[in-house]
Amino acid sequence: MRLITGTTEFETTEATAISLGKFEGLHMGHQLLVNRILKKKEEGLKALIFTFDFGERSTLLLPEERRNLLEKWGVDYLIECPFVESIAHMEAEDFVREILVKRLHVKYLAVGTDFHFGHNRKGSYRLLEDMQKECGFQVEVVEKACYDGREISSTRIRKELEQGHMELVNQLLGYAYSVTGEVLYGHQIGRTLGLPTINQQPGLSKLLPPNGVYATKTRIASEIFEGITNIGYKPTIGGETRKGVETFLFDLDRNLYGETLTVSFYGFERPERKFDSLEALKERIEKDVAWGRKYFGEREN
Ligand SMILES: Cc1cc2nc3c(=O)[nH]c(=O)nc-3n(C[C@H](O)[C@H](O)[C@H](O)COP(=O)(O)O)c2cc1C
Ligand SMILES: Nc1ncnc2c1ncn2[C@@H]1O[C@H](COP(=O)(O)OP(=O)(O)O)[C@@H](O)[C@H]1O
Repeated sequence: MRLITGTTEFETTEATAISLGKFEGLHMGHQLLVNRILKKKEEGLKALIFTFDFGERSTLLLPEERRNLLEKWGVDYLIECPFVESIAHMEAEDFVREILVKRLHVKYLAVGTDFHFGHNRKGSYRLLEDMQKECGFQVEVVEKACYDGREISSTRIRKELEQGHMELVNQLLGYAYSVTGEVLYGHQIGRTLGLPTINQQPGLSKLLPPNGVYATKTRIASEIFEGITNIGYKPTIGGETRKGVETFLFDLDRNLYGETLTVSFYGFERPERKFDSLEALKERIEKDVAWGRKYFGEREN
């Protein structure tokens, strides 16, 4: 995938199938759009995602994660266009002619029903429909994807994430909510409790579910390991100023320091608490382990 970021000077040499939008979370609804443009690769078009970079400070996906997913799905170009005045103030029609047609050679556009663009957000799918013949592209308007009778949106997903409803979050996303980070050194108390734990700190703008214990799967190279993860500040030990993600893998004994691993969240068990002693904490974590094994055992996934 070709990534074009941090510049408004972009163009393609090939004809393209484009989808535009914020794509916050790349959820099931977004995936309908992405799939439309990927389908057009069969007709020789390059699949291009055009998104504005607003420098968001709390996101479901970090820029790096979004890039990785789009690349994995087969997108050819990702444009992360800085939201600067020269672009933000373009009239919608000019944006279509100057950018989509002249610079990106658009032949096919997939947009959602609520997509708006251009100065004062005046452009909508209707304008694109009106211009398609003259400009030589085809527009497809894609209805919002629904789950349980309600539209899927990043706002809905954020609300569910805030409540730790990971099963639902994962259904709405169409993939498991994950955190990626290097394995850091902790206090090295874990191993003395017989529970070595991977310590990670995701990027500061990554949204996390509530502090507490979750059933998780961790990818190490091409293998997946089940485990349980605590999100929080380890109040029993104290002294942590930054929220951490800490995982015990059920069936592994391996030095993982320095590796970059991805932990995916499934079920929520309990909130993080302060225990009176390390012994009490250890007893509780042993129960957490039993809960985690049962969680995956019952689901066979
Ligand atoms: C499944 C799990 C649950 C945890 N729950 C809590 C908790 O409720 N309260 C707390 O203070 N620490 C909790 N911890 C963090 C422990 O304090 C920490 O793993 C242990 O002290 C080892 O820390 P270290 O990796 O820095 O050596 C939990 C850790 C795990 C893996
Ligand atoms: N089953 C396991 N789950 C998690 N980490 C493991 C496991 N087996 C070995 N390790 C290793 O042990 C380290 C954690 O040991 P721990 O005593 O908790 O130290 P730290 O406080 O530095 O995290 C991990 O970073 C990893 O390299």
